[in-house]
Amino acid sequence: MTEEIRKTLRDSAAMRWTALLLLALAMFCAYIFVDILSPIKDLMLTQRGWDSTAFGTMQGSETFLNVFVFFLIFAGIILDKMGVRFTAVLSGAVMLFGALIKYYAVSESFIGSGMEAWFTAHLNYIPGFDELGVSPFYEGMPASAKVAAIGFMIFGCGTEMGGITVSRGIVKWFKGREMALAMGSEMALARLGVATCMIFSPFFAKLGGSIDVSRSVAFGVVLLCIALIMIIVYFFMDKKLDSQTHEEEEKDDPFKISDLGKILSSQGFWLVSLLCVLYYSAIFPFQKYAVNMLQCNLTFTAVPEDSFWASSSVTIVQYVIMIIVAAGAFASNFQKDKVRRVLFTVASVVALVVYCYMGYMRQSAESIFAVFPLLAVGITPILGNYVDHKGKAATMLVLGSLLLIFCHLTFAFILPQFKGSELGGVVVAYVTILVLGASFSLVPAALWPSVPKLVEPKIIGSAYALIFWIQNIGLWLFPLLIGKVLDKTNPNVTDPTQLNYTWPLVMLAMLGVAAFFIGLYLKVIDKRKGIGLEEPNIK
Ligand SMILES: NCCCC[C@H](N)C(=O)NCC(=O)O
Repeated sequence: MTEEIRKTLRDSAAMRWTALLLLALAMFCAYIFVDILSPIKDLMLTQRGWDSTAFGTMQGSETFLNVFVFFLIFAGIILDKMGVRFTAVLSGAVMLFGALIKYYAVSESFIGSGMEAWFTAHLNYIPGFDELGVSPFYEGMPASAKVAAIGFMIFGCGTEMGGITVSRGIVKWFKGREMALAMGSEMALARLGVATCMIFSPFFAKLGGSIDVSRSVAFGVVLLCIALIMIIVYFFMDKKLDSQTHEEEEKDDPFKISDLGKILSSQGFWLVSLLCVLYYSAIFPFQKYAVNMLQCNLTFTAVPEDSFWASSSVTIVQYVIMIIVAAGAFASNFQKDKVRRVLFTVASVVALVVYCYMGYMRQSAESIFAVFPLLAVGITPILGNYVDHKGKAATMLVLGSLLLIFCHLTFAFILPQFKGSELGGVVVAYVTILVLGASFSLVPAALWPSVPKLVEPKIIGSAYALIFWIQNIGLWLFPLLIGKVLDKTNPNVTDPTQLNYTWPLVMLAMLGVAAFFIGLYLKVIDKRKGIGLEEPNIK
């Protein structure tokens, strides 16, 4: 009887996993919006006149306020002062607000409006930022790209604040329980969000045979409304939990400026942060161009509009098969029985083959690239489990960086050799994307759980905020640089599907090389200082 009275919401597995599902689904929607324009870069040029520089500047703007106005640091302070549920609702509302502005910028009603005229004439020079060479706008940038960038900056504040808040929320509900698994599952769902975006953004832009890029953004906005509703439901669950535990919100890890000194004096912290910014700069910014890169390097035969493969229902079926791939791979992680585990894996692999075949038949770059996060959904929890029980995190970081170099160099030099060979090109693309997906499982699974080994437990929240901030510098800079390098190296190309991506890809491979050497150095430092990165988390 006494036992029953003491039970709180988080003691019930169903309740704590429901809380996780609400937060994870909200992040799933956020990750969809992050890349909502990425698979339709070509349409942004033909429909809104955004060249690669405008596209890249807009894409990089997501992290601008986080980096240059230090919003991420403020977000950490807000989270510490106001707690998980308030900050979660705030981040959901901020994301939605920013998304609405972005929607208006790319909508038909913006064209010819007074606002378009105003933004065409203004915001070409930002005092201070221009002098430092970090302005989010430039002379000649299309007005729609400027306003979309403003919306995306606001959205970016919400999404990064959401990222920190969700991690803290997971700790609150899962501390002492299945915490690593919960974090891995949340990340897996976020990866599925990226795949969803790759398939549905072009689907909505081209729905019904007419092209309207704002439909893709509207799809993202609707999802963010749903995300906000889920966060509000979470708010009430979280409040109920606090009333049961008679606890105030957990504020055991408040951010203090003095903590920064302790964190910044840790050599291990710097190495991990550098590796993080280098590695993620070669992944997230690449995601924003990958579909266009495939359009430019693969030879597609136009599928007739009235053919079976061009129909909307095939897109939906392909998406359902994608969910089967992801669910099968994810579920296989939890099967204790070996036979069942093998069955789930085989089902997932078969579904993946069917998915890939459909992508090839549809001659669709976006559905080819959508396999990228699928492997991560399946293997991130396995790798997380491996780090928990066997260790080898630093080795995994080195290996992940090596795979990254291999993939970007393959995209740069080997894939273009297959131009003209339809099947050959698609096979090389699928294999390289899947290997890149494996790299994208290795590094996050090893990197994030290594942070607690570098700093004292009480400053871990601040350490994560700082790593995110350093990471955001790269996420701001590299979409912009890729766009600029593309424009510079393709001066007379007007067809958005005929760009040469060699130099941007070499640049990303170089980031991998730098990450690789830092990973090797980290291994040396780990051994010398006994940080324990190669040790299992659970002994
Ligand atoms: N704003 C979209 C990117 C989120 C980046 C975030 N700071 C992060 O690193 N998340 C971890 C991950 O592996 O997705």
